[in-house]
Amino acid sequence: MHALERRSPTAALALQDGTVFLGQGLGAPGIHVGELVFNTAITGYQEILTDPSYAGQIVTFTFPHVGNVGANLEDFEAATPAARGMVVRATVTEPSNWRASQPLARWLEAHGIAAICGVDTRRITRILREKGAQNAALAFDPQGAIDIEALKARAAAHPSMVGVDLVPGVSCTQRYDWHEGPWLHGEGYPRAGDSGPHIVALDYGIKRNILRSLAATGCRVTVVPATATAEEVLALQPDGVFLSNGPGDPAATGAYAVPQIRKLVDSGLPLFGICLGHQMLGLALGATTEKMPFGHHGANHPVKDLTTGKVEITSQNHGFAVSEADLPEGLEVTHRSLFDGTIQGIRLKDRPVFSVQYHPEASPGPADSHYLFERFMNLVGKAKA
Ligand SMILES: NC(=O)CC[C@H](N)C(=O)O
Repeated sequence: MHALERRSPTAALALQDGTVFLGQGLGAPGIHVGELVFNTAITGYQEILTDPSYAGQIVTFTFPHVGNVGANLEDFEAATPAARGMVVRATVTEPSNWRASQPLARWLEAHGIAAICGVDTRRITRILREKGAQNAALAFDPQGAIDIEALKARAAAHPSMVGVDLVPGVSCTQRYDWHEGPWLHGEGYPRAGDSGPHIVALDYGIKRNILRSLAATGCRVTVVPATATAEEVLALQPDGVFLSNGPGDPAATGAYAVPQIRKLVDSGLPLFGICLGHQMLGLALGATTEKMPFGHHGANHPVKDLTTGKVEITSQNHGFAVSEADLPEGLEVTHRSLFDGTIQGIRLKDRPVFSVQYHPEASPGPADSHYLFERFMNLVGKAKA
């Protein structure tokens, strides 16, 4: 068979603006609707698909060859993948990697995710960049029976991400302790987090590599549900509190979490937030958040630490941001994106409280920003002394 021979499509992707892409489907048959985003990372698709912050979203990878290393039993950022779909350029091949436990197609199917391949991902990315966030409906039918008009209608009718709280679907429901450090070649995930200061992490959809990075700095980590009150957190006698990443609109989640975060700030304990945790900390301090045109999703975004003048290459995944308008007195902007100047980090001038919009735990991404976990532990150490 000639490599360029056209096969009849088994999948379609309809955008809210009416654009339709036809390709080959894999994974779970059916119709999957969500907000379409593009991610520029070259590696780490399994970590991306299992990052709970992608709940309610379909991810287009701008890197053309995705899926070639299959799926493995280790690269999970949460037990269940949260993303609804995946869009890739090249046909997904059989896996070629010593860690692979199954082909990506079977892994996607087992987790109820659909993918479409063989589509022009550069064109999709240009549409998202020019028109901003788009909802999309992805249909996969192995027989190719897809009603395109109905699919377009599904995409057009899907509600915007603004005002949507997706945290209850991904947060843990019970408290647990974390005892795993970052992955080591030949060892996997070593045991960690048995001693040291006690950190309580609020789980709004926490990535495992954040917990591993915290444990690796030499602290004990207890994870509590997103609905935990400040009183419940303080009863665990933490030396520091961590606010996690997570999906959806921070202003919607803020309805229950922000007042609790405000009380935790007032307790005087060291506080560190990442991504959604950063946005909600901003809200708790009196700032506002807003939807970005198409957000930041990738593993190569330059950010400047204004406190040291250093530039770090960061991992990013967000569609909302702390707004420039109405920044309260006492809040200092510590980091900015060198792509668009948006706020990437804040701190309180008079308290051990800070947060970043990006992902120092990477997974996937560069390790430039790991120093932030040390910065947090230094604050915890000082507060204890
Ligand atoms: N990674 C995250 O925590 C994302 C935060 C938020 N859901 C956003 O899209 O901006």
